[in-house]
Amino acid sequence: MTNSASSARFVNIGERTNITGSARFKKLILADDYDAAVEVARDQVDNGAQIIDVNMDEGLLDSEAAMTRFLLLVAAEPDISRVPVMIDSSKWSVIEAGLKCVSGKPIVNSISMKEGEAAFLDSARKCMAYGAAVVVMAFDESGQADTRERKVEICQRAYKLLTGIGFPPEDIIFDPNIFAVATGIDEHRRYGLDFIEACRAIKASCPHVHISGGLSNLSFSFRGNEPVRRAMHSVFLYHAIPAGLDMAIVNAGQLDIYDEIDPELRDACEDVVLDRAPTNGGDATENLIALAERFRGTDAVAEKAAAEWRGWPVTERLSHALVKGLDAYIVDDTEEARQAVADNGGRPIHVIEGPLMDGMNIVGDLFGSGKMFLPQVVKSARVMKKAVAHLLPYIEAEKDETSRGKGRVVMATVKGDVHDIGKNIVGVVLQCNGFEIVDLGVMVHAQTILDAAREHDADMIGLSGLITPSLDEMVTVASEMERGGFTMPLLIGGATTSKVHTALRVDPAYSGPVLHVNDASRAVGVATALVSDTGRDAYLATYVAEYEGLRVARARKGQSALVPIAEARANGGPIDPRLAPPPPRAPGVHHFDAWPIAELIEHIDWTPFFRSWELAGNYPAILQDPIVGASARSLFADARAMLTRIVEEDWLTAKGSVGLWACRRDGDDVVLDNGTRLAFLRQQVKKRDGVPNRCLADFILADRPDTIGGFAVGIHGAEPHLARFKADNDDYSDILLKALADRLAEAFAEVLHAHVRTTLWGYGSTERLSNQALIHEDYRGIRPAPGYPACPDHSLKPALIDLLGGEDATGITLTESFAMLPTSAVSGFYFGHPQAEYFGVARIGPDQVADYAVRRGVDIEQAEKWLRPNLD
Ligand SMILES: C[S@@+](CC[C@H](N)C(=O)[O-])C[C@H]1O[C@@H](n2cnc3c(N)ncnc32)[C@H](O)[C@@H]1O
Repeated sequence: MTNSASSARFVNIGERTNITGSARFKKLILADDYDAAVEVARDQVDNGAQIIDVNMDEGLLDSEAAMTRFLLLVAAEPDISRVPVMIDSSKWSVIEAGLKCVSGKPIVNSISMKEGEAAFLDSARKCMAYGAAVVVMAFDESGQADTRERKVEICQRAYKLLTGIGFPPEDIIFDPNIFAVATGIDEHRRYGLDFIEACRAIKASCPHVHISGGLSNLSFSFRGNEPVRRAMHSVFLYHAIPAGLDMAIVNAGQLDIYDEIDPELRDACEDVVLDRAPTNGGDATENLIALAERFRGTDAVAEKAAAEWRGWPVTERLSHALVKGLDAYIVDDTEEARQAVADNGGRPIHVIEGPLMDGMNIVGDLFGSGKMFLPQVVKSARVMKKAVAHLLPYIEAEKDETSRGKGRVVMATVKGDVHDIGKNIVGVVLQCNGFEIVDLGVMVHAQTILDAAREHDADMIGLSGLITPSLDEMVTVASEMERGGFTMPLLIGGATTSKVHTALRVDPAYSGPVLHVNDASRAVGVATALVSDTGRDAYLATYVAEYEGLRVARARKGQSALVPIAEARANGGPIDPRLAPPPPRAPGVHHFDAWPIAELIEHIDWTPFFRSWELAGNYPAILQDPIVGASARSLFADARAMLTRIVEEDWLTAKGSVGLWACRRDGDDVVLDNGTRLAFLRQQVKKRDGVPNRCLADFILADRPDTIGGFAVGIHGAEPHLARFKADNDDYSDILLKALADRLAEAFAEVLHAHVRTTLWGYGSTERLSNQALIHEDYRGIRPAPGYPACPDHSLKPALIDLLGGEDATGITLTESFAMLPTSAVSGFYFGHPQAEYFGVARIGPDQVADYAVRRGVDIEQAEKWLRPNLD
């Protein structure tokens, strides 16, 4: 098991004869099959158990009688009774029944000070009368000991009490509680280390005692993953035994030799058990969770199953590879299928139309019925693409017509927008379901989209966009389709799009069908209905009715009342000037050319990552979710593996700029000492009494100098890797890298904001926040981003980038719609006043638009274009 010298004296306590821990033993006892139950005890001793723990605590059982009967049977078997018995029960009557049947030296498991000193000493005296050794749990009147200090303190107190009544110290076995580590909960991180350190301190201060523990608790978070559990147990023992652990309840047959554990897994287990920072960065728990998936299948059974499918007929192998997303053999198998088809007079296209499509249909059905999730579907699509790529030269050599599949969809992210994760996911899912996708990429002009739709004789167009200016651009595409006499359906999707916007703005611009489809899981159903000869009309009729209903409801509902801008300003919420932040320690602009990516990884907020793959749930709980957990774990493992490569192979660079400037408030503007005027918008919806009409400028002082900050961060360098993935038909890695780069940009914004608060500005120099608190933004100050509800106008970005030194200095360029490049970028303003908070500007009136146009020095049409989402 372990290679340390002291392990020679280590005692394994067999755990399989415990009715509360072993389903098999319980079944045998409840079925009155004591002969088989005795064999369980024999197996354990044969497997190396040096003590056997026997527990009969079961509500349906006469536990005293069961304990007596079992121990008497065991006592009659010399090769079992040569090892001591640990009588395990929470009831003294059961323990006493057991004590009466044991011939050698018994061990009682357990007594504690849970019910006070008197009860504890009473049990101890009874044990002493039987000559029994006792396991003493580190448990007192206020509960189980979890920290090192509590473990040591309780054991020392128990030691004093026991030796005080003459209890032989060598018969005391302390159990200082092994608890689960790697649970994702911060308070559990030190559980392994605290146990080990407590062993050392207890041994030093309580002469002659022994120490024991229940090992399986340690790895509870990895239940179902035996290879990882075994490795964690071995690693734990490797460190705990030299510290003083003498024995542990453990399945002796299930421990690995420390030196034979895969070094990567061993290091990851060690980081978790010893609460160490991993050498490659990241978080110990997350590393192990990520790695765990790779080792999950390394059991003999899994290996056998993995090898078995290679012996199946080729069509079944193709189907299996598609459903499981396995691409290792896909080219070989596709070639074998091609040759088999050719031998039977068939053509290469038949491999696609036959076994490959059959496999993808299974994937489609599993996805449609909620048994498979997006990340797996995208992996399956990767396998399909590789198979098709292998066949394509043969198909072209035959000058065969490539199938247009179920239908042909032209897809694009609209002009001015650079975001395409959602579009790519939808494209992949549609492809999996037999659609042919013509993907025009990002920043595509309306005319290019229309031309491509004509050229490819498309069945429908799909538009995507993330930022609010894209909403207008979609209306432009719809109007152009109308002008061009198009009739094909137009699909609308993307984070800021909505059914209401589609019904109110896009649909009226185009007389053909317009449908809002916001998630990939719905896209297949919609596209399939649209190409169906029989179902299409009825399907579209429901949309027409629904959108008409939305328009009528909106017209009837009216809009919330607005107050004149002057009145809104008079109702601005005053801030307490005494709480204004001090001037910055390091005013001016600061550039960070390469913030360490490894540090950013530690601060990733993972929940939005899973959401981008349409996996619902919060991290880390999502990893254990009964429905999406397996999918989330596998995705997470792939993400962690890619992050390791990103760091080790230096794929990405995190570049960021910060500025801190002296300023004053002038009405709803913030005027910087260098003359730059930042115009903010004010809420105009009528508020209840006592509720202010907010504007970001309110958080800056008007009558004395104050400070405003700005920042822009970007993750650079993804392009060559994305190009490589595309060339390799690997959409999965393409989407994964984009999603990770987005996460790193958000993490960078968070880390840089902390650096500003604690150091550059310094108003939060004493701040000490956990990662979780950072992610919850539990700190003083805010960083509103242009395009977000408190400052919805994206057109503030050029001024912000200029203030930070321009495009060259920041590395960030803007499109005509003010989307940032690189795509994974975040920018915003810093406000340091403790009363500063996020809010939404919502709808504003024409009086504010006119006023804003003057403040920005543009005409009203321009201002209306910028502020469009806040005008309806
Ligand atoms: C989009 S989330 C990003 C953080 C999240 N932890 C992540 O990794 O995705 C939060 C950020 O959005 C911006 N934000 C949120 N609500 C806002 C509002 N009402 N007005 C302006 N900006 C807002 C702020 O920049 C805030 O820091």
